[in-house]
Amino acid sequence: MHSLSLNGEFIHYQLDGPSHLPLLVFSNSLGTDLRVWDPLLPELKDQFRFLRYDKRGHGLSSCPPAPYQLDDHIDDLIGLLDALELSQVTLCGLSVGGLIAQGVAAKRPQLVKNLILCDTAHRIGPASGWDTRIDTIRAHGLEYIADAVMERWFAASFRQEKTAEVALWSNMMVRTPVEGYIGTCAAIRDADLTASSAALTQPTLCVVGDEDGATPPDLVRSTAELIPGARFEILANAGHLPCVEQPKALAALIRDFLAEVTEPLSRYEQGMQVRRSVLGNAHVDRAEANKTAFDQPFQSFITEGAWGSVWSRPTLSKRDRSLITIALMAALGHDEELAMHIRATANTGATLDEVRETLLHLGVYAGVPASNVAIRIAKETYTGMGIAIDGGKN
Ligand SMILES: O=C(O)CC1=CCC(=O)O1
Repeated sequence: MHSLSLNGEFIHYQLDGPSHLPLLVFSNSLGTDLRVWDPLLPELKDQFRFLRYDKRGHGLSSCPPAPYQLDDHIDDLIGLLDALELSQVTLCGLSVGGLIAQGVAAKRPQLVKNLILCDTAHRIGPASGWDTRIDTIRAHGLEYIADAVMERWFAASFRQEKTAEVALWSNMMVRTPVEGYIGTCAAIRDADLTASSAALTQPTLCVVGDEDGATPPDLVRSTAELIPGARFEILANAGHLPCVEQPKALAALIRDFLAEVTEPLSRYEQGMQVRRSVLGNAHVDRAEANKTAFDQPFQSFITEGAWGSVWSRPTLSKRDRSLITIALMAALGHDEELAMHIRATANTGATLDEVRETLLHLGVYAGVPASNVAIRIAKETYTGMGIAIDGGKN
């Protein structure tokens, strides 16, 4: 678990995925913590790494007394990005997280390369509604409003079919500290980003669920019309949390949008990305540091040819290519490369049992001596990696 002391509060955050991949930063909605992105992340994990955090008054972050200003939340996220030395990120905000995202993009434009605004607006009113909600929670607690909130969060069919899951999300909401929840209600009530969001320069995608009862499609459309050049999309069969209800469809929109606004990678850049994802940063950094004019053309050739062309192709997964490569290195007696590709299984997902079967298979087609040497090298390599070789099935 990681936290940073920012603006006098501890902010809990989580960074997932290999560092060579482009970064998506997420900011959560009212009454949710960073787990709200759990259903979405597996859909995007091959293309991105992720920074998630709990805003003040939510999740594991500290909870100062209410009320908060939107600027408190904005400054927390700016502090987090600065402390982690991150800039030019793609920032994805959900509901009040989308207000925070717009605020960060306006206040520190260099930090934000692209904006993804889910079920949010430049102003989420009316103020009287937030005052009523604050008074109701002060009088009766969060449980009292839970059913009404679930109706805004989730489409009718989801509520009917996924009763157990809805109960868990409701638990997350009602377990939010009351001070954190109403502190953030006050921040939403007082926020009006009309002027600053009209001046945003980042490519922006605005997404909304067709059954969103908190920030309905027309409201989100008005924000998309305000932000210069913003793209607007409606997701079918989703309420206020499409990352929970429609993670595949939302991931597809995010991928399409980022592909549209991102310069395509050169063959070399693509190769470097895949090479790092398979062999690991430490290995590639070492190879780069040892590179001289003598082997520079060869390094470019393998980066572009092997990694940027063949390993980058679809159809076979990295795990498939990993096992094929291990079989070939073993059959051809390339011991050093065999050990390197066994170490790479930590990144490709090929398991010890699968490598063992591959080397057994090798004995039939390449001969027992090749298999025998390869099994010895595999045992030495796994031991060097700190992996217990006796843990596999018999
Ligand atoms: O709780 C709701 O009604 C939904 C919501 C409004 C702002 C936010 O972040 O969530």
